[in-house]
Amino acid sequence: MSHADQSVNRQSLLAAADHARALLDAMVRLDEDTPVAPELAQRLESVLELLADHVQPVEAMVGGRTADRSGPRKGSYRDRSPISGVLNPIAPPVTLRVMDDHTANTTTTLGLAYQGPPGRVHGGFVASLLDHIMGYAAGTVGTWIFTRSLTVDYDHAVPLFEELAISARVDHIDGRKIWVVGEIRAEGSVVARARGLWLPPRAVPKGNEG
Ligand SMILES: CCCCCCCCCC(=O)SCCNC(=O)CCNC(=O)[C@H](O)C(C)(C)COP(=O)(O)OP(=O)(O)OC[C@H]1O[C@@H](n2cnc3c(N)ncnc32)[C@H](O)[C@@H]1OP(=O)(O)O
Repeated sequence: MSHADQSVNRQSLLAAADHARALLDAMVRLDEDTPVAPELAQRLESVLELLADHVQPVEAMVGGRTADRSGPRKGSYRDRSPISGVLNPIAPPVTLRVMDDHTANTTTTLGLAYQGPPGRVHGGFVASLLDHIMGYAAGTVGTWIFTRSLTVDYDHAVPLFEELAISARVDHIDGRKIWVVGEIRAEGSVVARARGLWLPPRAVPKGNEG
């Protein structure tokens, strides 16, 4: 495929991911008596039939950069992230900024697909957002790092439909241990805070030695 065709294809994939996000939003807002339910199920089944011969094998998507797989994985690992992957429809629209000063930040606005208590973001998703942005801040210190511990304080409701500013910074490093703090602000006020520990594995995960 030429560069120009690749670029057009990527734009189509990004548009498809956005449509899938809009679909998730519509699904959680559907009235259970909706008359379009049978047609909706049929149309989605045909979309899945269209994709069946084109999805990459699971083995190509797990493991690391050089993991055994039948062919090269096409596309970036980061694009598939459930929190910030532009091609993963369960990821909200998020643009990550990772800075040289061991900080990371982003803004996002969440809709009903992320609702916990009425009008508020689900607490598990609040933790996921913090884990992810804090993980990127920790990642500025070492390439491979895992969350070892994460403590979240839910100070106030994290609102749906309002812009959330999520930020994280490396607080201190103690040997292998990378301690990170993070927070979420809505309308300038802190609504959730977190502190956590990130660690590199003792050995580089299989498939990522190169
Ligand atoms: C650039 C890429 C950015 C990517 C961002 C995406 C972020 C995504 C984040 C994730 O989703 S990570 C997935 C969820 N996490 C995991 O799956 C990790 C599972 N745990 C492990 O694999 C291992 O525990 C781990 C590799 C993290 C560490 O194993 P180790 O055997 O090297 O360490 P150990 O568990 O014994 O703990 C190391 C030290 O931390 C200490 N420690 C652990 N928990 C602690 C705690 N809560 N408070 C204080 N210290 C703590 C522990 O006592 C010990 O201290 P010492 O070394 O001084 O003895």
